[in-house]
Amino acid sequence: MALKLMLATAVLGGAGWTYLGQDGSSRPSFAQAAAVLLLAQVFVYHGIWSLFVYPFWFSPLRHLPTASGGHWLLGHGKKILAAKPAVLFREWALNIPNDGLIRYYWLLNRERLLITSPKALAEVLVTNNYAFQKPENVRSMLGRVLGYGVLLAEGDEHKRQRRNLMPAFAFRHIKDLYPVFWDKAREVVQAMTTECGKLGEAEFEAGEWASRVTLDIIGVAGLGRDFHAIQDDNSDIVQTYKFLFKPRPPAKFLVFLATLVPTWLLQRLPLERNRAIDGASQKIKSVCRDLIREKREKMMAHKGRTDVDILSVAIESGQFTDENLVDQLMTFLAAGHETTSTALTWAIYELARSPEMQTRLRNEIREKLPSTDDADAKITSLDIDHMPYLNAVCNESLRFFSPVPMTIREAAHDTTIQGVPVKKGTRLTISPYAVNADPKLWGSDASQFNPDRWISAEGASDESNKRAASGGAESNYAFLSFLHGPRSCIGMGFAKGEFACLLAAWIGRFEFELVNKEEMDLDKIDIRGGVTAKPANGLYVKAKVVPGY
Ligand code: HEM
Repeated sequence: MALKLMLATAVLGGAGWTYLGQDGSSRPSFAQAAAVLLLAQVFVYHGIWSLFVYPFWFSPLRHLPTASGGHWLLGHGKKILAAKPAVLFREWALNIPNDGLIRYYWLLNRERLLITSPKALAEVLVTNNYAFQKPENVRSMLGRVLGYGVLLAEGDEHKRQRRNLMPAFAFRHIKDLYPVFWDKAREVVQAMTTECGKLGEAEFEAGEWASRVTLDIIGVAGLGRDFHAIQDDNSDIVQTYKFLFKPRPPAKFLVFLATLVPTWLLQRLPLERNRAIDGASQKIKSVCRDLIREKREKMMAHKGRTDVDILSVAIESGQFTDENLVDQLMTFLAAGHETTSTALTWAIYELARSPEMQTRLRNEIREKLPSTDDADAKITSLDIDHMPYLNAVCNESLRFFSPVPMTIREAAHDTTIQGVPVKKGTRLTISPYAVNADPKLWGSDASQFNPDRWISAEGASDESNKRAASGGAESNYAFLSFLHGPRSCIGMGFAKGEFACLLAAWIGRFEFELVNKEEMDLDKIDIRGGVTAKPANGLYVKAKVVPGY
């Protein structure tokens, strides 16, 4: 019926347009006029249907609990972009009664699902994992900076890449990296101490030092190259990542455009931002190519692998072409340094707010670990394992601040979640920031920073030890900072060891307080991010050397 009406309008309109149109060469033929009118109608009707009719009256998801207060055209997208990352997801998960799925509207009223319950998360992340993929436009946006490595591969290709990279992340290998983590932790502490000068105190932007040391660590432990970022803040690679990871408010117009225009076109628009990102990406690629060439030469000279870094393991597997290795290296460089540096920044923030926790942690560190002045001291993974409060503070920081606050997936084909039909192309939001603070999973103090939830009392039963190991949460899916399943963070063990060593070295040496006391109130901090969420204007702390260690 609708089609007949459209055809009739096109025919009549086309005839009228041709008849009434001006004489001469500019007058359209009847067929051209009818075609233009038909297309215009399709465009308008499709717009009306998908914006105002389908999501509200026909969508199979319309019976799900739905967030209220959406804009008539921009859905909840406008609010989401204006708010701190993932804050609305946490609010909705807390306040909208649901069985694991909450519906909301993205820009142009595109429906999205927020996944909230362990059961729904288990389906999306584990049992039906490959049915939910990273959307194509997200892949192309991230791919420029992160490379098309294991993080962005899908399906069988992802399985293959992950299988071949896994040996580099096996615990027996990660534990050998603790001395590297500790050496770099010592180096950064020495450099910060030097900045403190004779007075023994200085003001730092904590995130900057965190970023420099984690870049160096992924360089040495991941790729076998020391970037010397701690010593040289001006080096090309430091500056490149500084630009790429600078937290910025989302470019709202571009985000809106991305809902209408294919990403390949968006990325070719002559915008300053596009040029800068392409330039940065070329620089990183060229560093990665050099690294691969050097490493291959070294391995050929020694007739085999001499180092334990990730790159050596990947080359040894023989499963990656050089161009694919470039992508993997880009992935590890970015995914492996920005995330841990964000975790360290937030831990320092929280400890600066809580002097008692900071002192308690310092006491444990000074009792159990050698001073960072001791150049010969080595530490092992066991030394770190035997520090309950250090591990508790690290786990609680990762839970509470979740460096990656949200991620997104798209149904690759028609499927279901908890029996609810989900059509191909439907987008899902998974928010560690929301799930990690859900009182249904964590109890009534979910929204408080409490490291003790990760510690069991001395002589406690096996059952209570087990509970403390998961922070008191009963479900595996309560702690989502590294996700779960085949797409979980491959670098989790690496990150946890690195984070613990860095935090121990920093707190062992310095006492931190916030420069701006107003920031004691977390709500006063503007938080922004792309993949990770961190203080938009940096975290300025006063660091004082604590003598006697
Ligand atoms: C505190 C630090 C870290 C956090 C919170 C973190 C978090 C995450 C999360 C949430 C994902 C899943 C992203 C998604 O699928 O949407 C992920 C994936 C990944 N992470 Fe991490 N990460 C951290 C450190 C690291 C480190 C140190 C490395 C490398 C040495 C690393 C390498 C990766 C890779 C390669 C993936 C992709 C895995 C796959 O898709 O199979 N991450 N990470």
